[in-house]
Amino acid sequence: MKSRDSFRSLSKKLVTITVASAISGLLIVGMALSIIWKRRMKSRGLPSGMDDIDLPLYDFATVAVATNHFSQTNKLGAGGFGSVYKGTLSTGQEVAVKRLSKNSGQGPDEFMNEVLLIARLQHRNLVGLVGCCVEGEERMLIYEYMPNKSLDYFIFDHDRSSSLAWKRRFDIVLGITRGLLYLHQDSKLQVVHRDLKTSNILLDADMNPKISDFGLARIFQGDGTEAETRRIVGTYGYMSPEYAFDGKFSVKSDVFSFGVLLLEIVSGKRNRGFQHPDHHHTLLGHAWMLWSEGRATELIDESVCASFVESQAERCIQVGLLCAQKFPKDRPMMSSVVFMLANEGASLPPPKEPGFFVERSSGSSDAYLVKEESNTKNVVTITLPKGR
Ligand SMILES: Nc1ncnc2c1ncn2[C@@H]1O[C@H](COP(=O)(O)OP(=O)(O)OP(=O)(O)O)[C@@H](O)[C@H]1O
Repeated sequence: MKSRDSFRSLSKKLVTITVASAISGLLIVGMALSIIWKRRMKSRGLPSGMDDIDLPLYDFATVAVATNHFSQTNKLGAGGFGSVYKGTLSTGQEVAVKRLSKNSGQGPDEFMNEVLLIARLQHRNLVGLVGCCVEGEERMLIYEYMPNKSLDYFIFDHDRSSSLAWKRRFDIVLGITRGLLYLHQDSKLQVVHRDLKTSNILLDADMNPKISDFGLARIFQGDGTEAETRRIVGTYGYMSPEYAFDGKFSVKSDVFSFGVLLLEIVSGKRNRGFQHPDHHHTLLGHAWMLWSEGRATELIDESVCASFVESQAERCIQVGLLCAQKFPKDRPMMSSVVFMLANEGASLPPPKEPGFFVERSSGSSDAYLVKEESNTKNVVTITLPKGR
């Protein structure tokens, strides 16, 4: 009996020793990796504090292999900040690599500081940052890959829009509001997106919306501090009047863009380039006119005519119009937007006239815009005159 007991206690001791040594082994490996990581960061002259963030730093060669050397077949598209490539990491994880244009005007420190801010933002309705790459002049952001492309791919296409029935659209709207609320109020930082639009809403495998490009407008700041406040990066059709004309931005300028986005989702029509046989209003002007005449439901996309819930769709239109009002002070905060959309019983105020009621004719010049650099995607960088 005694010998069996001592055998049991001996084997217990052995198990304890084995588990303890396994744990300490893991700890040692972890510490060694952390030291290697810190040394690597130091050798690249990156800012201190980075070691607190769990964001992998990839070297150029690894990203090149993952994207098949940035081949055309891997290219997902190009935007205002550079090209995006599909990649597969050695772990098998699929990623989207955003290779920023060389003229970002930022040193590695500034870039990393901005990336660290983005890395701190984590929400199920924001596209997750998997890592980054900073080497020589290369600046790359590595995101989770979103297999269902972006919202514009569905809602503005005659055939594909029918696959987005009303419930799915409404869920997408709610997801976007939650992501934006997080950026504006709920995260530790207050982030103004500055380029919210349908092509920046990506869709995951289950069609959940993920806001992308948040923080990129901050990263891509041009080359001088003076220009920073006067350089406006945005997209026609979504920019609020105060941002487009005076370079003033706040959470309320994002709310304006969200209003446009909401009306586009409900109507299946683009604000920019909207045409109607009877008038020259933008989609915003058209929606406001219909709402004022009690005909708001005429705005609803015919692709959802069999599936929409009238009270929800009308509520979306009214909230969209409240968000797109001309003056920032009249627009609701995102917390109110979430409340108004989620509560059927909440009474909504009547919206005032929206900003950009009438389409600017394409050839017209605007006294405020002295320099306008367009690229392929209607993204504009405007430099306002000094003294504005
Ligand atoms: N994480 C991602 N997963 C899958 N595709 C992506 C991802 N990020 C971007 N893309 C795709 O890459 C293309 C370019 O995206 P990018 O965000 O650079 O430009 P954009 O949103 O079209 O234009 P802009 O620069 O005006 O915002 C788009 O077709 C987009 O759908």
